[in-house]
Amino acid sequence: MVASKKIVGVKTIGETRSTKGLATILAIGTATPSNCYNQADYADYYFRVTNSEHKIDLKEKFKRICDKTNIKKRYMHLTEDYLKENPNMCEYMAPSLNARQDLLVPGVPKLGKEAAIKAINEWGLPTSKITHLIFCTTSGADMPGADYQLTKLLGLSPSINRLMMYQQGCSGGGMVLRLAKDLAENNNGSRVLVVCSEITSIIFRGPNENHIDSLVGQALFGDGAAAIIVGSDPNLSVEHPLFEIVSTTQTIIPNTEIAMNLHLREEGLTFELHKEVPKMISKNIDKVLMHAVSPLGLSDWNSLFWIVHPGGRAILDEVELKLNLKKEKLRASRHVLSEYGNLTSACVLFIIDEMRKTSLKEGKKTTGEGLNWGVLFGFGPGLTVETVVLHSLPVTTLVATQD
Ligand SMILES: CC(=O)CC(=O)SCCNC(=O)CCNC(=O)[C@H](O)C(C)(C)COP(=O)(O)OP(=O)(O)OC[C@H]1O[C@@H](n2cnc3c(N)ncnc32)[C@H](O)[C@@H]1OP(=O)(O)O
Repeated sequence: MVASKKIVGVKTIGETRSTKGLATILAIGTATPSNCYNQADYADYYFRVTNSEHKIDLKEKFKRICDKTNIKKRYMHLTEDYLKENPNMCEYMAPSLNARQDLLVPGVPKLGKEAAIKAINEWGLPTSKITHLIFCTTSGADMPGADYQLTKLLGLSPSINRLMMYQQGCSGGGMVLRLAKDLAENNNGSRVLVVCSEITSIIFRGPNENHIDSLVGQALFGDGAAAIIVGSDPNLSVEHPLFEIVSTTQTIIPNTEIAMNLHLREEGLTFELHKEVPKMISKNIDKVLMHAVSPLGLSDWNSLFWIVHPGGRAILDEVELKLNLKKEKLRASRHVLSEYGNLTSACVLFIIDEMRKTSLKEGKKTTGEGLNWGVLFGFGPGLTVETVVLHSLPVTTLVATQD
C-alpha cells in the first residue's frame, strides 16, 4: 500500500512540473557604467594612457581599426586614475590579474544589480516570486560567484536556485536564453532572473606590433549589463510578455577552434582573434539557420526580425550578405554596436531591448518590428553558435513608462 501511494505521488509531481505554454521574456533592463568614451577620440586616449604615443604607425593602424568598427561610443568601468594606480594593466603583457580582479569581483555583480532592478521594476512583481537566477559573465571569476553576490545585493531568497556561468564569451547571451527556457518550462510557476554583466577591464592591455588581433579587441569591447525575467504561462493581469522563446540550439562550427581563443592568465584575459572569423561564421550560417527554423516551415529570411551578435561590423556585413538580408534587417544589431560596442554576453539582450522599444516608438503591432517570427544568433569561442527562435507579441504601452 505504502509503495503504490509513493509511485502515484512521484508521477503527480512529474506531471505538474511542466508548464502548458512556452517560456516568455517578461521584462528587460539594461545598465552601463557612467564613463563614456567616444570612439573617434579613443586612439588618442588609449595610446596616451598606455604610454605608447611613440608607436606612431601602430597608433595610425589602431585609428584605422577604430574608424572601421562603426562604433560611436563605449562605456567603461575602468578609469585613467585606476590605470595610473595599476600601471601593469597598461603594459602589453604584465602580471596584473589581482588589479583586474579587485575591480571586477565587486563591479560585475553591482552593474548586474542596476540592470536587474530595472527589469524587476518593469516586471512589477515582488522579488520573492523569483525562483531561479542565472548569472553570466566573461569578466573574471570568483567564489562564491557573482550570482551569490547579486543574491545578496538584491535581497533574494537564500534558497533561490542559482546557476553561475563564467567564461562563456559572446555566445553566452544566447546560452542563457536556452537555459532559462528549459528552467521556465520544466518548473511550473518558476520565474527566472537572467543577468549578463560584462566589464572589459579583464582584457584591457597596451598595444603590441606583433599582436594586432589584441588591438582589434581594444577597439571593439564595451561594458554593460542586461537582465531579463523569463517565465511560462504568464499571469496576464500583472505580467506583460514581450517575446516567446520558441526553440534554442547550440552548435560548434567544424574546424574553427583556431578562430577565437581567450585565456585567463596572470596578464588578464588574453585575446586571439582570427581575421577570417566573419567569413567562418557566414560560410556556415545558412546551415545553422536551416536546422533551427525548418521545423517551423520558415524560409523567407526577410520576413523575420533579426538579433545578431555584433562581434564586429564585418560579422554583421557577412551575415547580411550570405542570407541576402535587406539593409534594415540588422538595424537593431547595428544600432547597439554603434551605441555601446561589443558587450560580450549582454549584447544580444541589449538588442532585444532596443527592438521592442523601437517597435513601440514606431507604432508597430508586435515587439519584433511588426513581424511575428525572429532569429537570434550568439557567436562565441569554439566557434560556438547559439540560435534562438523567438515569437514576438503584441506591443503594450508598458515599455514606454520605463524610460
Ligand atoms: C569574445 C567572444 O566570445 C565573441 C566575440 O564577439 S569576439 C569578437 C569578434 N569580432 C571579430 O571577429 C571582428 C570582426 N572584424 C571586423 O568587424 C572588422 O574586420 C574590423 C571592424 C575589425 C575592421 O574592419 P575592416 O572592414 O575589416 O577593415 P580593414 O581595413 O580590413 O581592417 C583594418 C585593419 O585591421 C586589421 N585587422 C582587422 N581584423 C584583424 C584581425 N582579426 N587580426 C589582425 N588584424 C586585423 C587589418 O589587417 C587592417 O590593417 P591595415 O589597415 O594595416 O591594412
